[in-house]
Amino acid sequence: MTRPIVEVDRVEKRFPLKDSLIARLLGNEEYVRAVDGVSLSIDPGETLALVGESGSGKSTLANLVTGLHAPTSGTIRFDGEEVGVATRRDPEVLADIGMVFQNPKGSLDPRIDVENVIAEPLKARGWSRSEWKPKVEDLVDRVNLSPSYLARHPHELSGGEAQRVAIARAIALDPRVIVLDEPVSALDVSVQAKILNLLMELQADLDLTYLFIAHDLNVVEHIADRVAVMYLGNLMELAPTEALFAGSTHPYTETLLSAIPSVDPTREKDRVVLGDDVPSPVDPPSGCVFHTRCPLADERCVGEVPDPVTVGEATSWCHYARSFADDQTRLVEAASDD
Ligand SMILES: Nc1ncnc2c1ncn2[C@@H]1O[C@H](COP(=O)(O)OP(=O)(O)OP(=O)(O)O)[C@@H](O)[C@H]1O
Repeated sequence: MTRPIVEVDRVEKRFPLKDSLIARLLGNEEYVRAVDGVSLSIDPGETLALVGESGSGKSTLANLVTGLHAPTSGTIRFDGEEVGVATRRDPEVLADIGMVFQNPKGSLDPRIDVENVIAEPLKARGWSRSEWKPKVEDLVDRVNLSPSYLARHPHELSGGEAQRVAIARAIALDPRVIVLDEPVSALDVSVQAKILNLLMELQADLDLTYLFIAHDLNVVEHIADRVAVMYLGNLMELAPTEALFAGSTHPYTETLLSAIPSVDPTREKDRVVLGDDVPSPVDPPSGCVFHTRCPLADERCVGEVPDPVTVGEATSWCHYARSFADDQTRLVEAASDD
């Protein structure tokens, strides 16, 4: 069995709401529970997608994996080694994980040309000009940009071109894992497909592992091997992409799937619309955190935190995952009764 390259074990991340000394002394300091006890692992060469609404904790979880945040509790292991405070600053560990962000232009320094943007991480590691120059030329070629782009500045690039540059920079130090935080959300649909294809090509050529964050499921269908669905800092469902699209095991996943516009009439789903009343992560609901919006919730969901349930290849944090997987029509009926 292959050992996972990333292991997230019962990780919590809480941010203090206000830095009030009095609240702290009185012991009633309030916290945002951004990530609330998540466990998952990523295998080498795999693409794991993290999806969920805004504020569900996706970026915080990604920042925990890259070491930008330290967990409040729980552990993160990279290639079997716990990513602790010391290793988090270790240049070797940092070089193993690359990052690509949503807004490509915003993530590139506007004052420097593409050649120097891509060379930045290499220079920071002490590469001389004669060492980094050929490497940068190879990187621009790898992301399918011609050498003429090297002299351009970020404002002279389209969104897709800027994202190619950001990807070239992210792979400069030959990382093993890349965290892609909404890498195509800011791009036109036709450009999105090209960037996704490029990412898949690079993954195959360079043996990369991806943690791919997206707020909707549409984008991840073709790139992800597995999908982790998050809601209010908790995992709702974790399943192979194909299995998830063939039939989800959690009412929350189903609402996300039903929101995808489909060009395939056999995939047409009745849209399940939830109210906007997402509870506060400062005081999340008891039991299943999704119960306040779930059209199928009952007393058990209010009172008991669901244990993970295995349904086929999926793991689901829903008391009724098995019966839900068998019959999702009840959700549509219950939602339209509301
Ligand atoms: N540094 C911080 N300090 C305080 N609260 C934070 C901090 N970072 C994130 N949060 C809160 O943690 C929760 C999870 O945020 P996070 O950005 O991880 O969600 P997300 O799913 O990535 O959302 P989005 O899709 O909008 O980026 C939110 O309630 C957010 O306001």
